[in-house]
Amino acid sequence: MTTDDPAGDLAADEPILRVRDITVGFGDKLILEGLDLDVKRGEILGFVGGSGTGKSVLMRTILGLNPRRGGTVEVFGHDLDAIDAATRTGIERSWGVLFQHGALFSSLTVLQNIQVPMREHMKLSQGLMDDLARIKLALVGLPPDAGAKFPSELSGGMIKRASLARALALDPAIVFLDEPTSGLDPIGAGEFDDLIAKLRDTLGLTVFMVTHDLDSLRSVCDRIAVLGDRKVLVIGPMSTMLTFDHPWVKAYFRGARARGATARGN
Ligand SMILES: Nc1ncnc2c1ncn2[C@@H]1O[C@H](COP(=O)(O)OP(=O)(O)OP(=O)(O)O)[C@@H](O)[C@H]1O
Repeated sequence: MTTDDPAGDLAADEPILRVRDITVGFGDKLILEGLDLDVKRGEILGFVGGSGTGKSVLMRTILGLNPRRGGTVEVFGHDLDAIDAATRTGIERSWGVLFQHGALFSSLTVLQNIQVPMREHMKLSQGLMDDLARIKLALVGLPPDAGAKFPSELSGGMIKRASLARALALDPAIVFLDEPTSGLDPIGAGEFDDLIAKLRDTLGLTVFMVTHDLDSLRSVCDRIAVLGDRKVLVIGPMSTMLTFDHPWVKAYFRGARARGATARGN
């Protein structure tokens, strides 16, 4: 694996992330069972499902933060169970994560937060890290003076952007976003969606996005995967969701809220 482009060894049509037969449980409660999922290079995949179905659990399992009882996770063509520590570190450098509530360190400024992954994975001078962090700040549309602020001094939308800047700190090939627009007003959410689409288009990012936001699913996601009954019920573009015959999928994509989103012009 090259460090410059960890996905470089993959054929263009091979999934950048391949999850097979994943089973995860806590105690006697099974959350995921025999789940398969592919994420294609350069796509924005929206991952939806009812509350508590296991969307965050799957994301954390892919990242190796939850134990699994079975199945395999391949990232950039590498089975995570069959790689040495150096390859694992290379892969971890190539994914960025935005956790559900931002998860910035409250005692660090925004610039210092963005530099946390740089300190962990690279040996750079403080001056260079400052320059790089300022570039990430601009990339996510935050003003330069936001860099010296602490998380408690930021609005919800700014926290999301700062968290995204930190997720982008190491120029990842894929980012995992857990409900990035939750808590934002519709305008802020729309602007964040536009930012994600712009980053995908300009940086060639692959995006795995857990979301409940129908507007996001309609406006930026190339494909949508629906989690239900402990596995992926259906995966495809919005047109597939609109014709899929399953009670939850029908209620979600063709119910009253969906019709409201359509009426708003999305
Ligand atoms: N570490 C854990 N130990 C025990 N149970 C857990 C753990 N992590 C998650 N769970 C349980 O797994 C289930 C799925 O949780 P998860 O957070 O993945 O749901 P979700 O689909 O992301 O929900 P939401 O949309 O509400 O955020 C829940 O019942 C949760 O309580």
